Amino acid sequence: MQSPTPFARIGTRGSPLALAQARLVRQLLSEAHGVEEEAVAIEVFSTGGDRSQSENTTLSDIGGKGVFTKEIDDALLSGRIDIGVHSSKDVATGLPQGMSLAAFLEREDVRDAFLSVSVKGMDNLPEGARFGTSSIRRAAQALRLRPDLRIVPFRGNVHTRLQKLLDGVADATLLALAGLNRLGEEHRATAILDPEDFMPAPAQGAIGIAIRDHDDRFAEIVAPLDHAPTHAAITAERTMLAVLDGSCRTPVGALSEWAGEMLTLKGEILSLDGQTSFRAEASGKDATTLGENVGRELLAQAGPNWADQWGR
Ligand SMILES: NCc1[nH]cc(CCC(=O)O)c1CC(=O)O
Repeated sequence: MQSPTPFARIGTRGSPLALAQARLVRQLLSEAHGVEEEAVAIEVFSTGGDRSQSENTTLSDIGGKGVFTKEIDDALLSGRIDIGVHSSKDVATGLPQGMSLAAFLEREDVRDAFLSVSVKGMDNLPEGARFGTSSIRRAAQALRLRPDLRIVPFRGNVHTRLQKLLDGVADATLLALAGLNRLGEEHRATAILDPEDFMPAPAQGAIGIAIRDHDDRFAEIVAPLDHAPTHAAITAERTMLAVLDGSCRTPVGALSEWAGEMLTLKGEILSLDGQTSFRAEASGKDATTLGENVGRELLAQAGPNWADQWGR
């Protein structure tokens, strides 16, 4: 039987985490608009980032920008779907022409979790332990504290990485606590890291909703899902990243939080080996201005050629 025209068509990647996030958006849309969940279609797309899971490729090798979103962006722009649902930290700062991030769900826990089958935390890792991560930010932050660690590539979706850990591919790894929470796997974490040492990736823990520019109908449909404090914090962090021209070959951390009426933003850039890092912090009421200020301050501290010197 031909199903009736859906109320909305969501596009997502097919990983268990991406599907959990898309289902959450479907549930919230259904509640906000009094429509059946079945009336919200979920279309699954395989992205370049899903296809290239080979161990020795880093995300920067496969092109970085939009590698987890391109196929969904294309489907949105061509009208095949109405809404793209993403982990905001996977969304490049330079969005394709004609679409924008219209809403952000309330942010999950922003912190990184430490996972190991042999030890409790970073400090307990033996000399020269194998630290599994393909994130240059996590590698740099780990090496800052423990220059003796050996970084081993660690890609794949959350369950793949959990299995690799059980298989002994590495002695420890880091994962976003947000993803573990959404998958009901938070009990796998042996420690939760202090964001001062492990400043999260810009926009970590926030689900972002993309729609076509000038699509008034879907702008209205997604509006009730937007969490204004999260929206402002993510805007500050992504603006900072854009000022840094945040290539994913440069380790960057950011964390924006509300302190009463004021938005604060901390930012950090690191060398690949974690031995050099710069930090800036400011607060303000306008998220974009705040992001620009902290980004510029970091650039000023690091000097004009920082990205080249640091192996970009
Ligand atoms: N690039 C993978 C990715 N993208 C978003 C998350 C976690 C969920 C989130 O930050 O919202 C993860 C996995 C991880 O870093 O552990």
